[in-house]
Amino acid sequence: MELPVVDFSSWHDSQDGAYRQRVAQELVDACQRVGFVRITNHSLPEATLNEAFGWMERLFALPEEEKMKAPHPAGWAVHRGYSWPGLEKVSQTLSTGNDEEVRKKLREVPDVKEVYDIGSDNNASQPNQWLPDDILSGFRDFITSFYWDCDRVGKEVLQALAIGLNLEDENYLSKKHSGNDNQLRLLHYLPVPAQDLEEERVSRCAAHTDWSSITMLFQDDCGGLEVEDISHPGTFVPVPPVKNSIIMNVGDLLQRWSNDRLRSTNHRVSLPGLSDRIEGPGRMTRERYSIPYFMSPDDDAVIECIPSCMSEEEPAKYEPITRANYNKMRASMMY
Ligand SMILES: O=C(O)CCC(=O)C(=O)O
Ligand SMILES: [Fe+2]
Repeated sequence: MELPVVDFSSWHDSQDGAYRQRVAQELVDACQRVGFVRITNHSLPEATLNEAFGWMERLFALPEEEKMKAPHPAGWAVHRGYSWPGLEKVSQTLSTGNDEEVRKKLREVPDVKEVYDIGSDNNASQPNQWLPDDILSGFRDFITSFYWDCDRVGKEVLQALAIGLNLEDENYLSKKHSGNDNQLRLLHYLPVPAQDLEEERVSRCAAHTDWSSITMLFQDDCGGLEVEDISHPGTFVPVPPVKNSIIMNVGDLLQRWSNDRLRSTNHRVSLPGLSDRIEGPGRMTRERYSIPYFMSPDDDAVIECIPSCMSEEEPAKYEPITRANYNKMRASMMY
């Protein structure tokens, strides 16, 4: 499986309808075949991305007690703030009724990463957990503007998807996203003995699909992301990092929205891609930083089959559902 590449250069300022249609078609083809695509020449400046990685390195380098001044609230309802290593466990498990036992079992193989989650300050149900500003002065301002930069790029991608899906309104998807329900994650995977990962005593991020409409991922040069080849289930293919490109993937909600035409593909993070990323006699993996940005429709947005994705032969498979109810169904096993 080759990861498809879509070149977005001049997407946002081109007046050439045929050109836009071609890019949009390539994007939709990739989302149907693979569910993952590398977007190059997008409109997020290199300097902005470098700055984002710089801030996250400074954030995670803070002493534990400082980071704990913005802790992730207990429980699963609020998804903001700092999560220390082992707190979060990504999984595909849905609630069974015996949640405590399932939770304990899932944590026998801890995820060795720390996370800082950020959303929109306009989202009252998901209050941001900011550090006191004197701890990392400037962080909040930069990250807030980065959040909205990412939202802008994400909406360009949603527009391209709408055009590629032959929707009359190119804002059909993006207008259900005010931007206030997106989520920005700063992820720091700690160094760990490669052998512990190989023998599955610990994990970095276990195989999962994302929930939202689309995810855009920025990664450092360490590697480790692997994507399932949907034509060979069970086979995971490394997606090596390419500086400044965005890895975009379809989430479960967009798969449902598109009547399963666009695919939400399993992915995971394990060993770094190259052996030079494993160091010393203890074979420690290098640390890794990544930034996923999840685009999510608004709470009350009703997700019902995209008109161009159904026909008489292919009727809508799913009932309409609000985004809030969809998330409720998915969230209860995370914390
Ligand atoms: O760190 C990565 O490269 C991927 C993380 C991821 O898949 C997620 O947070 O959903
Ligand atoms: Fe993911």
